[in-house]
Amino acid sequence: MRTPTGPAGSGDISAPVAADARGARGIPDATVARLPVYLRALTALADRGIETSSSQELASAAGVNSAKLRKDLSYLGSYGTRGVGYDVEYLRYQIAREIGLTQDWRVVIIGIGNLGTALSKYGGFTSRGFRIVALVDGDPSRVGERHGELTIGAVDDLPDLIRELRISIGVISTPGGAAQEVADRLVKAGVTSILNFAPTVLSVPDDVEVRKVDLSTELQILAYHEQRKTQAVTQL
Ligand SMILES: NC(=O)c1ccc[n+]([C@@H]2O[C@H](COP(=O)([O-])OP(=O)(O)OC[C@H]3O[C@@H](n4cnc5c(N)ncnc54)[C@H](O)[C@@H]3O)[C@@H](O)[C@H]2O)c1
Repeated sequence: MRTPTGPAGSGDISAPVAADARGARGIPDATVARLPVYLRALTALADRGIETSSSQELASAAGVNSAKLRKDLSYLGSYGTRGVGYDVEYLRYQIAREIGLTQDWRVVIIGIGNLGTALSKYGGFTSRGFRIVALVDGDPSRVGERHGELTIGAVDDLPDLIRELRISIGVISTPGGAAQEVADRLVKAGVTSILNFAPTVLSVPDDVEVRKVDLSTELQILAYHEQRKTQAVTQL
């Protein structure tokens, strides 16, 4: 992503929020969770050649209301330009910088089975600032297997791989029973960010960030909403 020099024009659309609510650590978690959604919407606008966007247009592309969008973006110090809207490219840069995507994050995937293989083949991470630089599996018969440009390494190689390749994020896609041991190895090797797909609650030191991905929970939430829709129809 190019690094624009600054926003077009001046003239704030919305009032600034309190200074103490700004900055990386001052942004509410709910806002941080929406930033990737705004980034995706802005990327879609940029791909269509759109250079400026009103808050309504951007909010509708992101699926939120425009007051919430303006409030969220005000945490980044971005207020748009009255009568013009937001500079799409500059806002993309601001959001990417805020969520740390202007630098290349290097990722290792541990457990190259069905899921690990699918993740390793997905090409969409690179354009979002994540580069899968190493694959590791606990099965010795898998070590040395080629996956595109990468070769599966052994679990014992993890500390060297993490140091030499400057890896900062570990993705765990092993069976649940192996996940804690893998997390311990990652932490011992200095990794402080883990994305866990295994159905295991990991125990890690306080300075280690763990995000858990659980598709069944997402499906259960959909099922809940689906059930409510059905109930509403039958009550009519
Ligand atoms: N979160 C989700 O939504 C979601 C969705 C699908 C699967 N999963 C989970 O993802 C994990 C992987 O699923 P899968 O279908 O790819 O399984 P899989 O059996 O195909 O692959 C697991 C891989 O992990 C490797 N492994 C086992 N122990 C290891 C260890 N100690 N160190 C390193 N590698 C080790 C195995 O050799 C194998 O290659 C499972 O825990 C599954 O429950 C989660």
